[in-house]
Amino acid sequence: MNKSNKILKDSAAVRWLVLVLVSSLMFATYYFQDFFSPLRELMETDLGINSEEFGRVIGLTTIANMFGMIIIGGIILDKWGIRLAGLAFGGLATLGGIITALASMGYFGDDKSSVLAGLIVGRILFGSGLEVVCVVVTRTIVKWFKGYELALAMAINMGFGRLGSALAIAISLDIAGVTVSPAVVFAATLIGLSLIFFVVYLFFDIKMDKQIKAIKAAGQVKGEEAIIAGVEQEEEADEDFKFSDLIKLATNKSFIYIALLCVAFYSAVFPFIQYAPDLLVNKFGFSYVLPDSATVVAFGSEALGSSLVFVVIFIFALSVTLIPNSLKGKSAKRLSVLIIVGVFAVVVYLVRDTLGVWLVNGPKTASLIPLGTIIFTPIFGSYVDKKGKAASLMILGALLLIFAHLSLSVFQSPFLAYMGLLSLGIAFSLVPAAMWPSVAKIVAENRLGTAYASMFTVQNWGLGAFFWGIGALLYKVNPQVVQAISEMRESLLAQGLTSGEVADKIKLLQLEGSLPYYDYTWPILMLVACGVISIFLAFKLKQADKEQGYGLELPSGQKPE
Ligand SMILES: NCCCC[C@H](NC(=O)[C@@H](N)CCCCN)C(=O)O
Repeated sequence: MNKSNKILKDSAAVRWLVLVLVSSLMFATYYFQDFFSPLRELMETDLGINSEEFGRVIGLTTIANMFGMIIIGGIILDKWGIRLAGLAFGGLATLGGIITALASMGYFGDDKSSVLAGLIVGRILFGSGLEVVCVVVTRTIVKWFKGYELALAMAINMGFGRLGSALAIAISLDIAGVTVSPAVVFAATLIGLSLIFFVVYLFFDIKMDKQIKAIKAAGQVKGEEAIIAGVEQEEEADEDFKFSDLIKLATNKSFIYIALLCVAFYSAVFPFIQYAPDLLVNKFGFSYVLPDSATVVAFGSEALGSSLVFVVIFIFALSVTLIPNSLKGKSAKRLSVLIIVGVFAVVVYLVRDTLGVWLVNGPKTASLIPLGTIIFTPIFGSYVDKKGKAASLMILGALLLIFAHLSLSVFQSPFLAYMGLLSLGIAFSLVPAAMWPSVAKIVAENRLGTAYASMFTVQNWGLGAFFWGIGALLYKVNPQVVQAISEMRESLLAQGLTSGEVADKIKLLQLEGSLPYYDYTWPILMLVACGVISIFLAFKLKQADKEQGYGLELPSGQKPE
């Protein structure tokens, strides 16, 4: 390549800097999506928002996307381009964040209905920006990484989102303290900061576009340079949203199965994550506070032991997958696994007290689900690239999902709860790693934009229903708990206690056994149905692939004969 024809994306340092700048939007929006998760109980004790209302706040976040916002956003992105669309939808998400924060601070009124209405309006605006931001970021990564490390960049970008979710679940309650609003203000500030990072990115984007224009104007664009400089135009032509494409997709059996699988699978994962900390606290006796020796003692040594076994199994799974097969010979690999597990087991033993306290904390333990996927998704992704078996891995993922939700609903054992969380984490890595590249095999490249937009739209139908549905069912099957907590809250407030003190007192009363806990059996058992539907759809997908010959079971780049 002629040196004078080099453009910004040819510099690895600039490319990766761009990835960090735009992925910050992904980090912040995923954070904002999930930060309410550990605050479920605090919202009830601090703001009087019960589980059904909590479900409404979370569920309505997706409402605009359920009614075509992603498709509208895609069309706007095609017309306005990355810069304006990013600013518009990133700005919308930020505005939603600000309104949610102001509502939590009582800016629109202190009474429950004003707070609830403000939270809902804020979340609706945030949700309207969220998914389109995800599409804008993906398009930006394609613009900068096509011809370079595209798959890796996408996996790292997804990792930023997962890190946002994990941190949101792990630290929001610590930020909140005894009232909800500090956690909301912090989460909204993160989106604002990420929008500033996006504005910084715009300088690189403008500069590269100018370089491409100059190269073209100079008439120097030939051969390899033509491909590089023409990337943006090529992608814009490729990825334009067309309704005619939608009709073609809707008549493709394999696409229908994978789109429905996307709905069933994600409905059992993202909504579950919103309730996971509260489930662990209410059903398995985990704590909300950290460190609280009283809670740890109440939790019992059996659970502490199980949690440590959970960590060792996690490390074992990690080392088996991470140790490269290039270590020739099974015994060499086995020995390395043994050494790693042995060393970690000793470390785990030495830090058992701290670790034990962390692993009996609901939010911290639940945050391990998205955290684990940061490591596992790229590993499974590279397995799918090299060995194929995508449809079979989706069947396996759905099976693990069923095991996870059964062990978290019908059984009461903390050990099974840890195993359930582990298998949910593996399923949450396995299915996305196999699903998204499979879409690219089923759908022609020039219809991929339309395919993702329509899949995200139907996915949001499921998410909206289950975000709200879990909370609503929890409310329905626990009338006596709702009443007892609400009466206690009213009476403590009447005694002059602050909302923070009320929250603390209610927690204490639950620990002492004077106030009941929520029963999560039915709301989580309902998710087992999603797992069963997922397995059925994954089988149908495998069958359809045999008929239609997309090669989902083959390694990347290999076509069926
Ligand atoms: N290239 C497509 C990657 C999709 C990743 C996938 N994201 C979604 O499905 C979004 N529609 C949902 C965003 C909700 C954020 N909590 C993922 O697995 O995250």
